[in-house]
Amino acid sequence: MKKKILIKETIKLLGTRGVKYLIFAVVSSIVIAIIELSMSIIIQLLLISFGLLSEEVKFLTFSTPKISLLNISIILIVIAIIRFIVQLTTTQTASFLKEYIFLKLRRFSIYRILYESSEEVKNSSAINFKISELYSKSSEFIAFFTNALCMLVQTSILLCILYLVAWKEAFIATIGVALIGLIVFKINHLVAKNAKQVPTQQIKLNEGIEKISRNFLFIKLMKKRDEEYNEIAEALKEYSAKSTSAYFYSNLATQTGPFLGILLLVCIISISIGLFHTNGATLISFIYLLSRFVQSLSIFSGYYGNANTFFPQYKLSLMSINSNFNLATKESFDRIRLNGYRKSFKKNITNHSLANEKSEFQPSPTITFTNVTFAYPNSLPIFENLTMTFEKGSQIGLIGASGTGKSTLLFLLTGLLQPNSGQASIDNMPPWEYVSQKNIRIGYVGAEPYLIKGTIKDNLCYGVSKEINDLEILNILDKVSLSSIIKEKGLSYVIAEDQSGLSAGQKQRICLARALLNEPALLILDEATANLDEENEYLIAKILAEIKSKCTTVIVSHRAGILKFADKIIDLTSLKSV
Ligand SMILES: Nc1ncnc2c1ncn2[C@@H]1O[C@H](COP(=O)(O)OP(=O)(O)OP(=O)(O)O)[C@@H](O)[C@H]1O
Repeated sequence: MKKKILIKETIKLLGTRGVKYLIFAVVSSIVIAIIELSMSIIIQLLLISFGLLSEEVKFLTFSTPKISLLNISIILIVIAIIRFIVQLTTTQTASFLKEYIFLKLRRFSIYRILYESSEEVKNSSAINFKISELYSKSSEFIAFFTNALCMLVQTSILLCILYLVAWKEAFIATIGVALIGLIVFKINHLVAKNAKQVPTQQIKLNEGIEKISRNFLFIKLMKKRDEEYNEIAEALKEYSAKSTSAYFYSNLATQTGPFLGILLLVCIISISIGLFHTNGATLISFIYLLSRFVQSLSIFSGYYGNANTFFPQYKLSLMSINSNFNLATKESFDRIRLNGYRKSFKKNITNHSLANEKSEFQPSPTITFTNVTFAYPNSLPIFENLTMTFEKGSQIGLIGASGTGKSTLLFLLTGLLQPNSGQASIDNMPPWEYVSQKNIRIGYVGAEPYLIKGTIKDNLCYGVSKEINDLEILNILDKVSLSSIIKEKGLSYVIAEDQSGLSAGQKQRICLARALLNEPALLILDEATANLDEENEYLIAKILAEIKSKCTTVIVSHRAGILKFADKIIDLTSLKSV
């Protein structure tokens, strides 16, 4: 990523509010540098009031006046209060920016899953990787970056002040600091080299964990546990080793600064006394400022090293940001203060523009594919110049051998995938636009029953955007042969989080009942009757036949029963209607 793009994307990530806070922190650090200057003057005032300096002392071009110890104490207290406020502001702003960016990035992640139609965002391992690794470390980067920037500004101003106080000594200090900086920079290069490896290992780890948790039984039965364990353990070891190395070099860089700084201080004092014969009072102020300068420099190099450690994750995060970022992280949603949240999150959700609205009857749509060609990246095309129409109110069956593209066709039909060429449309709209319409009711039942934690009634009403009463619910449950279970358990039976207590077929029928209750204009069934016996499957086929004219139905199935009343069956193996 080029520097210019990096800066542009960083500003986009921070937003107006973030940039304002960053400027706020930088201004605070300028104040801290000025406070250091006043402290060096105070030291001279103290020396005069203790009688340790009898000669008339000049600081910069001003004569240093004699001030009573009481007045000096008052000035010191005032300076301490200002310093306390400004220092707290700087560090808290960095912490705030860290949390603010973490909030924005995580919100963006969730937004992408729910509102974007790309296949990439449906990969749970990739999403977990982003939230737990990329975004958390990116926000750490922001905190270290803010602190480093503040320290850099503070250090630069201190250097300018050093030149004002004693330019010859300051010049030697500059050369020394440049040499120290070069050494620290080299060490930081090693930080970056090691840190770059960390996200790669984390990806391996996430993928490995997802694989074993999904296929636990298979792995156990195949006696592959040792192999899988070793593979993940290796990724873990590499992750820790690279992280530890990055931290080591970062700490080394932090400690190298002050160590070499003290050596530099000794050199400057010797040269100043032996060669420049600088006035004692000026030298004391200079030494105080130089020690503050070296301390700031070492803190800066520490922050810089840590920022370097997290930079690879930050860069990857920036690359994941797209044009929807501002929409997903709207400023109005993010009113958090330096010390906490201002608005409740719940309110934001209900304000969201894509919330469901109650709506009345909608006409069933016509679906068209015009010269659609689609291939997954680096693969042969699955469809080439596919042209077909699913008439409104018709019932279409999609069959075909495994891997012939049934799911892919459904993804194209719902806008989850885009054709490489040609056009898919629903009622002359791009599919994603059609399915995103607030007032269009769509039914979808997949092979895996989607149930929420709640009662059977909650589940039946989930996503249903028309008014329904208990009578309608009982009627539809009767149609899908679920009356007996409702008699036994009741509509308020709570489905557990692990969905235990219901058979696979019962769960699938609840999902079918939910889809039918919504009176959809478009109904998509993807292997939705896989767990039903023939008798129940026939019952569902009959219900689907009844709603034909009101609803365009697309059914993907390996089973003939559910397709009994279909108007057209498309065999993707040969892509010919049968
Ligand atoms: N994300 C992907 N990247 C690359 N190739 C893919 C991807 N998803 C599917 N494929 C390939 O595209 C082809 C069609 O897959 P698809 O899942 O659409 O088939 P299907 O007919 O639904 O299969 P099944 O009946 O087994 O579910 C297959 O050869 C598959 O290997």
